[in-house]
Amino acid sequence: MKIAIVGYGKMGKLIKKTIEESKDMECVGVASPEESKDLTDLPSDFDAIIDFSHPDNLSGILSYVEKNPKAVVIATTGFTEEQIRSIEALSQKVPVVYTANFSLGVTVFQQVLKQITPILRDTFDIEIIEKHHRLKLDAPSGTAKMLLSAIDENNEREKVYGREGNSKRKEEIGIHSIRGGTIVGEHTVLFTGDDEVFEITHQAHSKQIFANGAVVAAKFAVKQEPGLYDMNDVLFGKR
Ligand SMILES: NC(=O)C1=CN([C@@H]2O[C@H](COP(=O)(O)OP(=O)(O)OC[C@H]3O[C@@H](n4cnc5c(N)ncnc54)[C@H](OP(=O)(O)O)[C@@H]3O)[C@@H](O)[C@H]2O)C=CC1
Ligand SMILES: O=C(O)C1=N[C@H](C(=O)O)C[C@H](O)C1
Repeated sequence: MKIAIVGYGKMGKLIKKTIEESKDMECVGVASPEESKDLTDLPSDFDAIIDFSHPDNLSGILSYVEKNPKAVVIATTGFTEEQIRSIEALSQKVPVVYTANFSLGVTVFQQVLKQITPILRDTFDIEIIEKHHRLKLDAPSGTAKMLLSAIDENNEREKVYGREGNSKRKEEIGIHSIRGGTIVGEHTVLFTGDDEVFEITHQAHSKQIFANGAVVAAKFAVKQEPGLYDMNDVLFGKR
């Protein structure tokens, strides 16, 4: 299987290495702003695009795929609502796997939240805490937003980003972002009741888990009909 990579930062480089070390994959090239290369500069005989870059690169991916249909794996975070709608529109033409976190742990974390939140939400307060390395551009993390969607599927709760001088109200979910050093990625959902606390934490100890997941997602995507898929579809089958 042949892959074109978009973005040649920390993750783009790791994806390239992971593909080069695999027996059944090949990288046809990297579209990256630092080398002034876009997808049109690469050989066109590839099967899937893997994007770990920046939201500003989305328009280039969309216009390329419009003319050259390919499976697309989108890992980039920090998109606007409008950009997310354009990813949904793209998925009507080609298979798209889009997730803010390719790890098995976070994929299962979402399922657990969907099961336990209905039991706890009326009596426990809920807060999300995410920690990442100092170089991360977006906050809150894409994963924190994804966990929030699993907790508040119908978008009923008010969201408080950070907290300044107001007490916690029952109908709020607080989201807190911490940046420092080389933390790969840590996400905690804290359920606090009267006299008891229940929390779940996922820690990424290496970026390799994301690269491995994205490669598995690309192998899945090339076999699918057009549609929008996430990591639950990739690992556990389309619901
Ligand atoms: N879904 C998942 O599992 C994961 C997702 N991510 C996400 O992937 C993305 C990349 O992460 P990472 O590799 O660590 O980030 P890096 O900052 O190391 O790399 C980002 C890449 O995007 C390019 N870029 C930055 N700003 C712009 C811009 N304004 N326009 C076009 N291109 C730009 C950079 O080019 P230049 O060097 O020239 O700035 C670089 O090639 C992030 O959104 C991150 O949140 C990360 C890990 C896991
Ligand atoms: O930028 C990162 O590094 C990461 N970004 C993703 C996110 O925004 O959730 C996934 C992971 O936590 C690492």
